Amino acid sequence: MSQVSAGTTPHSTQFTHENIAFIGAGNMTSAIIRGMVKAGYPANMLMATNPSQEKLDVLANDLGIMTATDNAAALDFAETIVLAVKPQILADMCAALPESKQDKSYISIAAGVSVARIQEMLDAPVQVVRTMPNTPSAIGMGMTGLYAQNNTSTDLRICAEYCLKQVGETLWVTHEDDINTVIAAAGSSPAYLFMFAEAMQTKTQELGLTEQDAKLLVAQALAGAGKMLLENPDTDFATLRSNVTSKGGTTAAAIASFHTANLADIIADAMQAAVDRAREMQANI
Ligand SMILES: NC(=O)C1=CN([C@@H]2O[C@H](COP(=O)(O)OP(=O)(O)OC[C@H]3O[C@@H](n4cnc5c(N)ncnc54)[C@H](O)[C@@H]3O)[C@@H](O)[C@H]2O)C=CC1
Ligand SMILES: O=C(O)[C@@H]1CCC=N1
Repeated sequence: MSQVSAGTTPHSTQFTHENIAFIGAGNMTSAIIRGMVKAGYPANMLMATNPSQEKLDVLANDLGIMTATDNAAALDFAETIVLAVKPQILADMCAALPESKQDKSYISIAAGVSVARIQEMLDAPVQVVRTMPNTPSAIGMGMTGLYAQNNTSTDLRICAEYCLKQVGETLWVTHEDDINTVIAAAGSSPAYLFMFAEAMQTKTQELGLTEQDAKLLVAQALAGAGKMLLENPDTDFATLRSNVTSKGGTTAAAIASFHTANLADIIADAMQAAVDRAREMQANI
């Protein structure tokens, strides 16, 4: 067991590496595990389980983590289990786990599944930290919201926060419903920006540039803008925008077009749709 610093967590400055098993080896598990191993987490202390061998082979070959096609192996391997299957199959997956599931601690990344519902699925008042990460975790640029009930152990909080901090920033929220806001603002939002990028790429190509050049222009501009947002924490986003916008110039023309199309309302509606869907899932899963 190696002792490592957990950085500026609100709960502790120390975390002892422990075995952690991820059930479900899809996009998010891959993103988080890749980030963790890249950040130095011992690969042999991480396990992923999945029904299909293919995804496991990729993770094992690339990273050297432990893998299994049987979820029971996850419970044999670790005291802390990350629930990383699709919300709709979580109940069946939990029901099929052996009895030792009731003695484990859980970190859930599932959207729209409450702590109380997870406890119900596992048929025991298990400890759960509910989290909402995002795919940029794969490159260490993740953003994860975390929520735990008051009676959740400090150890589990530290563990969850430590893992997610290895792959980006973390933010604890006070109320469970705030996790749904995290979904709208950070869990789902990379997709909004990719959609913005797709539309910009398409128009750039229509204007005559090659696909490769269009992708470079758009990706570098978005990455640069994102970095400026992060590196100027005391500057309003609106000020950064206005710094690009010369009076009577080209950006002003583009921004006016966005205003005419009510872009802010379109974005607000989309984020509300994400929150509404999360709440709906929470009521039905
Ligand atoms: N994709 C995203 O950006 C984010 C997803 N999430 C949440 O993460 C969870 C996983 O999402 P993704 O990784 O995108 O999905 P995914 O579909 O890529 O991964 C799920 C994996 O679970 C496996 N699986 C299916 N049945 C299983 C079983 N019985 N036992 C073990 N594994 C099983 C599937 O084969 C698949 O590899 C979901 O609950 C989602 O709400 C959370 C934040 C962001
Ligand atoms: O689309 C979803 O439901 C998940 C949660 C956040 C990102 N992907």
